[in-house]
Amino acid sequence: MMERRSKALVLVVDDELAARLITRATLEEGGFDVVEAASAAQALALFEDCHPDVVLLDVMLPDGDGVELCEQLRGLPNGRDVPIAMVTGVNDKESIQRAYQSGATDFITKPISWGTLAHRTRFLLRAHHALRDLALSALRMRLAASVFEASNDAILICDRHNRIISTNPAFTRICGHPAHEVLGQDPALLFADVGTRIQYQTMWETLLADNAWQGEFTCRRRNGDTFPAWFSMSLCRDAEGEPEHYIALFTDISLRKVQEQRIAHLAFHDELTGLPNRRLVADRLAVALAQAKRDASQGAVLFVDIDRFKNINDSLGHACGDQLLEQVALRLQGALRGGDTVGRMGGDEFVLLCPGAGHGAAIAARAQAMLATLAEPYQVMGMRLHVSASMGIACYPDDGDTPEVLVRNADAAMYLAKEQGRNNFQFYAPELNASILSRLKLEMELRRALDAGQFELYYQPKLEMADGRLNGAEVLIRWRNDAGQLVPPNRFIPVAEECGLIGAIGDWVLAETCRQHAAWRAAGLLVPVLAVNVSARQFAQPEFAENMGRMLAELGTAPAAIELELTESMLMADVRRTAATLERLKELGFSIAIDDFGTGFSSLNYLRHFRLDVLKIDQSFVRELLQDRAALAIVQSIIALARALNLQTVAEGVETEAQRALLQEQGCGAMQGYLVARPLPASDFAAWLRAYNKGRPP
Ligand SMILES: Nc1nc2c(ncn2[C@@H]2O[C@@H]3COP(=O)(O)O[C@H]4[C@@H](O)[C@H](n5cnc6c(=O)[nH]c(N)nc65)O[C@@H]4COP(=O)(O)O[C@H]3[C@H]2O)c(=O)[nH]1
Repeated sequence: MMERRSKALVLVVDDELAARLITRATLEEGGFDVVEAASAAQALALFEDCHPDVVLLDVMLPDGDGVELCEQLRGLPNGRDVPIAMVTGVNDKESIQRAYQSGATDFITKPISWGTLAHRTRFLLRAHHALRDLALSALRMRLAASVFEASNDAILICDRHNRIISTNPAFTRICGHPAHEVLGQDPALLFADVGTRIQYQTMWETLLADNAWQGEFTCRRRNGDTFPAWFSMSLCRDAEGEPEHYIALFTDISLRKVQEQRIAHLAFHDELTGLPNRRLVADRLAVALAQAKRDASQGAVLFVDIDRFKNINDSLGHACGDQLLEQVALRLQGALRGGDTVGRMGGDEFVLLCPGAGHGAAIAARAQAMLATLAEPYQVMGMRLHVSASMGIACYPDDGDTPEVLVRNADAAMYLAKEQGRNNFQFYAPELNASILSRLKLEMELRRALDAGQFELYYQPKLEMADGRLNGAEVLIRWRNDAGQLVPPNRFIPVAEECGLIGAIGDWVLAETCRQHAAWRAAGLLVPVLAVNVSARQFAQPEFAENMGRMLAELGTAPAAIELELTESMLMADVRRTAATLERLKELGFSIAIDDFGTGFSSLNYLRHFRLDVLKIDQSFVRELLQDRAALAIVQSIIALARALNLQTVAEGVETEAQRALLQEQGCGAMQGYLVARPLPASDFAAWLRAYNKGRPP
């Protein structure tokens, strides 16, 4: 970068010393700095060194022609823009002609008028600067014009009297008006409705106060259509500060508005059916509750759930399920009365909100009619589907005074309707207390869990006390519920037993255990005997032993690979049958353990007649072992009993080294518990096994 000079620098090129001296003196006197060159070569070198602001160049040079030098200077990177004046003889027309052709800016004739030389040079410089500024502003104008022309936003310029003086192509594209139609007009012709008048006035006030305004107007196109537009207005003032031009930039925001509306709609509506969603239902319910409070009226919330919807989804596909839901939504909408709302809560659940629904009998009649409508056959993807629904009803204000409580209670009543055999409605009753409801709900979820593959198996190793050999592993079920939480078996096995699901769950556990066993074996792992828990209801099946044998044969697993854990109470229910079943199981090759031994009421006498292999000492005794002498005494007698009956003993829930040492001292055969390992998911158990088999129990 060149430093800014305080004086302009003139390069004087002349071979005559006297001429150079006078020129220098004259120019310095006139306020210039001067550098001199006596030849073309010197001039070129100096030019590149000093970057002069003006060059005065004599046509005749000893080592060449001044015109050629001019051409050479113009070819240099910083030589294109420097004013060059050729000094020629007064009649040397040919030189003047050549000088202009070579790019000279001006010429000065000899004899030089010394009195005006400095002025002439200054003028040359000023003219040159003016030309440069002009070129620059022309460039800016061209850029501005192309922005104006190419802009996607409409641009409208008005004069100080607010008459349109210019529009761009985007204006015509957006509004449909050719420029000539609107020139001289008031831009108010664009604004569509009367409602915008106040806004129009506010816009003017702001524009005049702040010189700028932004906002939305509804505009009208030439064909009469209206559209929302976003405006950015600015006001340009003249030197006196008076308004000179108004500039409006605007763009059609119809699309953006549609998208905004769609987003707003989606926030409160279900995308599939277009019905209000959970949030909007809660909102409407809050309004209805407030209204009911004011006029002491009663209303109802009906919770509707399609029966066995999951089967339809799974067997016929989601597209089919979606179409069914759309039709259900239509039927529910058809059943509405003025002021009612129907919303979709998600999945196959709908809620009807009926303010002022009246007394119980009236609601019941409506519910019945609705169920009948929903049970009419559906035509979905060329199929005729028969579907029913279950409905729970909560009335307000009696059954709740907040949207959450009412919906929850209607939902609970719906579970009762499912429990009552589906395709019916039930009213919420306070007797449906929390524990019954949560049990009903658990049962429903449990039914779904099996189909949804939400069960997982964990494996907990058992070790021999004496030498730490691997004695086996217990298979323990876990349920990963909809919320992704692991539910322990004590929470759901009793419910599964009561509702009869335990059979299917037990079959799944056995099949999954066998599948995993085979997979581990195929992967080269040494798998110990896997102990599977059997529930009372499974064991009570008439053909339990035969069924187990058949299932294992089908699954391709040898019964010797499986131990069955039964509880004392199961065995004692029907002693004769138990003896026969155990006999058959042993014949088939299973080994048998009694789980939680010591907690039931075994008749020790009968125990003798049962074919058993293992007594598992319940973890409650192990826990108390070190503190409670009675617990120690029970453990001692279980071990003695086992020894007398020739059974192995496995202590459950061994957590500490002290417990282990005492149990070993008492002669307990094996142990299971956190001291060895916690129950592990299949992959972790495989890793544990690998490490164990390498002789490094982790
Ligand atoms: N505090 C403590 N606990 C320990 C320790 N070591 C193991 N446990 C836990 O003790 C329970 C032992 O299983 P269980 O007596 O057969 O008792 C089992 C069994 O009766 C039943 N169960 C588990 N899986 C199945 C299954 O597949 N079918 C059936 N029918 N019942 C199952 O659920 C019961 C509970 O199982 P889990 O919750 O897995 O609880 C397991 C296990 O996680 C320890 O050192 N300290």
